[in-house]
Amino acid sequence: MYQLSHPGTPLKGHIELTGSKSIANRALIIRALTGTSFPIHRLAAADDTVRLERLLASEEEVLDAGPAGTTFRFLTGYLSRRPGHQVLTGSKRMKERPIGILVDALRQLGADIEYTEKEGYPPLRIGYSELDQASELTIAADTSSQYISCLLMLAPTLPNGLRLSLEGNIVSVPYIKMTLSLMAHFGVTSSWEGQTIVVAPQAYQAREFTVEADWSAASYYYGLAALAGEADLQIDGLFAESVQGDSVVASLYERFGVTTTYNDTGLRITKPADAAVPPFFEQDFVECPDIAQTLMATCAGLGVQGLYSGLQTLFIKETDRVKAMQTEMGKLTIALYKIPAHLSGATEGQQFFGQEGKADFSAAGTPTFMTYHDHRMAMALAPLALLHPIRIEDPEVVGKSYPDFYTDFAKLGFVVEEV
Ligand SMILES: O=C(O)C1=C[C@@H](OP(=O)(O)O)[C@@H](O)[C@H](O)C1
Ligand SMILES: C=C(OP(=O)(O)O)C(=O)O
Repeated sequence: MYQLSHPGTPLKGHIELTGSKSIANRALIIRALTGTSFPIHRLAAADDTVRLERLLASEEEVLDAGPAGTTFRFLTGYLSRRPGHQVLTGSKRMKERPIGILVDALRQLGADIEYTEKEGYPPLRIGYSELDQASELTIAADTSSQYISCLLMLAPTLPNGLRLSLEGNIVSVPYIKMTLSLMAHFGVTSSWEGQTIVVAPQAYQAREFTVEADWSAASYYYGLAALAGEADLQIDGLFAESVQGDSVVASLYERFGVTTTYNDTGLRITKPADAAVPPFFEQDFVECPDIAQTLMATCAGLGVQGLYSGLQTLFIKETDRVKAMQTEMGKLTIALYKIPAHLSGATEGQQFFGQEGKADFSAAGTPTFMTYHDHRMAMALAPLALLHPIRIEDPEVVGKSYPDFYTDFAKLGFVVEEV
């Protein structure tokens, strides 16, 4: 367990931010599909990326994707076209994260995939197939965009390309755009009209590639700035024209008086001492699910009332993130609750959550936060250490996306102790 505290000095510092695992994992899959080896610069240090790189090169009979969602989902498609049979498995939680929508779609293309334990869930036994049984598919788009990204990356290599119709409310749209944008970097064109994406058969071009720094990871520095009396942070590696939907975090934090200025090496996050705290924060997270916990923790620290929607994918991520935040923020007397549809006016498929309270550290002593095998539980709650010492159980969980997280926090004056 780690204890995090801060001496209360002004929040200033300089961080060289870690790379995006989402971008890195797409670049690795596309490189594997080209069958060549071009350089990928600043490949993310994230465990999920290291794991994907290792598994892509492995001929072992059983491949273990651990807790890595993109790694598992992207490999499900990739292995369907790789000669031989392999079993793709994952962590205990991965075996609870649904995969049926993707498996059904791949089977319609002709894939040889069997469930080795529970129908609809990992592990999978995957054999080689031409994937030439269909060139048009309809897929439910309301559960995870990763299924769609997996199919799109394969699409140009299929004998007849792919016409993919997305059904229902599309979640995590920026991640689908990220996939198409990386495919375009490697010379593959596509069109997206209404709910249909079309990719003709074509060859990926091997091209050098550099991975952007991770905007989801940047959210924790925005969270810090919002909680600080005054902040001035330089975060290197980020730029405004990003393929990452989580870059929206810069504009979300403007509502908390946090300003972003882009410069030659990245950006500067500042907050003046007299910034006003908003009374209320309303946000739909359907396009940026990974930063929802960060904003919840910020609102908790500042005592800002929250009204959230678009949290429907959080229930099937590394943990049930809404439940986990309810429990952990509850230790500071924060209430996070579902608002009944007749009170919120939610339409079909919509669900609103309310948040109330200001983090109260008087009852809990030094609160200990559980992380539930979810890197984002540790990282989203960590900024609260600016207000009061906190403890984080199973702190190494951050390795999934940001192994240097605590080293970087220490650069900003945080004291990180093993207790
Ligand atoms: O494609 C990606 O890189 C990701 C898509 C999102 O998942 P869902 O589409 O399942 O919401 C996101 O939460 C995840 O961290 C990374
Ligand atoms: C949900 C996440 O990852 P994945 O789905 O790839 O496991 C995440 O990093 O927040």
